[in-house]
Amino acid sequence: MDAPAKASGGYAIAGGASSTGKAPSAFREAEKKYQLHYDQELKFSKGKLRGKRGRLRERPTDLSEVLDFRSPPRDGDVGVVEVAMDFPGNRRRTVRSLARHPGFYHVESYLTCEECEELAREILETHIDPPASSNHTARHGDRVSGLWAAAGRGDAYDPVSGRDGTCWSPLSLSPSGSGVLTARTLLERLRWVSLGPRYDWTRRKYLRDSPHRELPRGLKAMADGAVASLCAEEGGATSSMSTFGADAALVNFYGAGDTLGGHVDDAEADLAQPLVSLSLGCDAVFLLGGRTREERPTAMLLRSGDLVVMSGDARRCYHGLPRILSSREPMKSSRQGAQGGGLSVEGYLAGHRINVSVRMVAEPS
Ligand SMILES: O=C(O)CCC(=O)C(=O)O
Ligand SMILES: [Fe+2]
Repeated sequence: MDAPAKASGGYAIAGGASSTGKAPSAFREAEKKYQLHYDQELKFSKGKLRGKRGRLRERPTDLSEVLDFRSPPRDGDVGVVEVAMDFPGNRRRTVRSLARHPGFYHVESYLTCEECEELAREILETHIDPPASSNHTARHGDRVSGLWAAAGRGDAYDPVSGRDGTCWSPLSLSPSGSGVLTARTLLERLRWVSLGPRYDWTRRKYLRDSPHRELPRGLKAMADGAVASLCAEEGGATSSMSTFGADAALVNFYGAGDTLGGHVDDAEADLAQPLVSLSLGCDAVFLLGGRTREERPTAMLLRSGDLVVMSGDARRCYHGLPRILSSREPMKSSRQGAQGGGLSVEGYLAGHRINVSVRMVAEPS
């Protein structure tokens, strides 16, 4: 998998229109269709184009072909099958599978709004910190601890004399000027956190012997429980999911304009084991394709609390996230991020999406 791409950062979205002159793949075409684009307004005066550049305007996106499981299924070749199922904790939920994508399941509102906020709070207040690894610990080391609290206090990044062994100092103690890196900015730039064995993005493998934060028990219970229920529905012991035991998760953080390029998760030891993916915060357009980028993907809407399971054939298929549907403009939100002001989990979720994708990294015993 490629690291998620930050709208304002230096990552490139994977699978881009090739420099080899080949036509872009069907997956790439779909990514381009749903990505956030800006058009520069041109300024004319007396019929002449003036040099001064106008405002950037968000280009409208046609979402009419995005599958929304809450509306009656659109016609097409996707083949939505709907069943009501019981999950642990007295959860009776609607599960959709798609004839076009065997092994894919969508569980609508698996978590309630309150549960989403509670989980997001745990993630932001605790799970993102060392010994978990993140894009920040990879770059700045394990002193990047207590990021959420530091962002709430309005602290500045101070790797030399930060308080209590961390890299945070009150902003008032930092040299003034525009070059100060704040905890708010780092929170805005948080992209991924690895729970359970660390995922090495460069070598594309899990580092079993490095220090890490164990997969939190609540996340393990949620993923194991959801998979056990789907497995029973599929026929119990004969299902490919019957030996699943979650032991790791990648948590991705998206602001408006951020994307995750098309990829197949293939670093896990046993690809017969499913991926369990939970969405928190902003709605998003998710693309599920086939075994190659040439197959046209299905675009679907994922909302906060929705759970997706990719098992069987779908486990080996391309997928990605070209669009977060946030009402906040990315440029505005990163500027707000650098300025201070109120910080709440509810507010964070209103402008961001968190995805927790729980998996089994070990070989089944
Ligand atoms: O954000 C998502 O919904 C997808 C995440 C994903 O594909 C991954 O973490 O491997
Ligand atoms: Fe993935």
